[in-house]
Amino acid sequence: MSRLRWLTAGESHGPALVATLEGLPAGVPVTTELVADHLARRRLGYGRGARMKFEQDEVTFLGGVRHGLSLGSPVAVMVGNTEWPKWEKVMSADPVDPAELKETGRNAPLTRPRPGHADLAGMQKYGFDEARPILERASARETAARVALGAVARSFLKEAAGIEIVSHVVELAAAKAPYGVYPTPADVEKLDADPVRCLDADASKAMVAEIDQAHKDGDTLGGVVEVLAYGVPVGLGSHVHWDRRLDARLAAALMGIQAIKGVEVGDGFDLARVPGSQAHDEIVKGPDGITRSTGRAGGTEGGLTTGELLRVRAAMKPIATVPRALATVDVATGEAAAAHHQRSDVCAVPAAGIVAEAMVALVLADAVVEKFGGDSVPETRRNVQSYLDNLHIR
Ligand SMILES: Cc1cc2nc3c(=O)[nH]c(=O)nc-3n(C[C@H](O)[C@H](O)[C@H](O)COP(=O)(O)O)c2cc1C
Ligand SMILES: C=C(O[C@@H]1CC(C(=O)O)=C[C@@H](OP(=O)(O)O)[C@H]1O)C(=O)O
Repeated sequence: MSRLRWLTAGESHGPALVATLEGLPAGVPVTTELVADHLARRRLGYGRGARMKFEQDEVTFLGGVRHGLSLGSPVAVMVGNTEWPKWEKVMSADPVDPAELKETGRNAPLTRPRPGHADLAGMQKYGFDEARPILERASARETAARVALGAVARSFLKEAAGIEIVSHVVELAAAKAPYGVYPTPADVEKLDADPVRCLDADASKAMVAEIDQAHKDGDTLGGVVEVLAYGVPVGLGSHVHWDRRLDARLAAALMGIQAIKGVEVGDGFDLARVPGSQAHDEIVKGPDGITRSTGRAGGTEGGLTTGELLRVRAAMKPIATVPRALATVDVATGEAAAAHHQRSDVCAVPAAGIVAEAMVALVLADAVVEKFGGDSVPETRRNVQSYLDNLHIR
């Protein structure tokens, strides 16, 4: 079963997020700069709120890495919130004098829960009278910790198995990129330079226009991201049990991202609308051995990777903090009210794509360690190579 374990902790306006990754082989190239680069990619994207501009992610490794290489011990990384001094009282771990709290101007209890966020159900479940203790952890600020670990996981994947991960935005509200165009690792620089991380220039313009309009309307938007993994060997995951199926593991990991409400593997829901003769990837003899004529399945069959391009999509709902505030009930008075609102993202679909890359990287790294083992990168690499060299059907 799974061999990599990982956890995150920390609140949106707390001092820092922390993340640990256990089970990573030794010898994975990891630096503060590598993690910071991926965190910077997550902050980008047209439609993000002001917080992304004035806050920085401060990366510190606390364990598991020495002189640029993983040690085989648990990796612990901290992502500091540079805004912490402003929130020190509001988010203090220790009790705070109410007078001092009042001075911050951030002491008003948030009693008007936002539809679409975790506010109301969280308050009901955890016994709080206001939303702050819930929204702090529900916030997608936490995804910075996942992206930090994802940066480590993808370095392992590349070194040990030659796997590379790319994502792009394929839909944003009504704007759509042409179907079936798959960016490769060579396109990443271009994608990262695009305001919405879309490869198609016309679609990108239409997406930006959608965001501008939503901004003017006091509204928010969602969209769809696609993640592609190149170089994935045949045989990760397994058909033998539901929780070993790689498609299930990918779906859970993607659905676990804040605001993701739908996941597709390959052509996903479209496959339900066509007959079998048009739904599957026929097996053909190519110049380099057995291959497929199409990539509809997205690189998995029976919960196992097929060795073809791995392709998954995730649908993000519009941001819950709608400036034109939605109807709610003030839980302090029981009266109808407008949901609380503070500056927030209009659209975070490009950022969600970077988070989705991280989640796919963590699932694949787990599956690689599970299948190939190895306590060091050279050992895992040898195991991968030997397995591929000895495949009896090719
Ligand atoms: C990168 C990213 C940024 C987000 N930014 C915001 C935001 O600024 N405001 C907001 O209300 N929700 C934002 N969300 C979504 C909420 O975190 C999410 O809707 C909330 O935690 C409730 O969870 P659920 O939508 O999965 O049910 C963001 C999500 C992601 C992935
Ligand atoms: C801080 C990040 O995203 C935040 C995610 C988020 C939410 O509700 O999910 C709400 C916003 O924060 P605030 O509540 O301070 O307005 C976003 O800025 C981040 O991605 O680093």
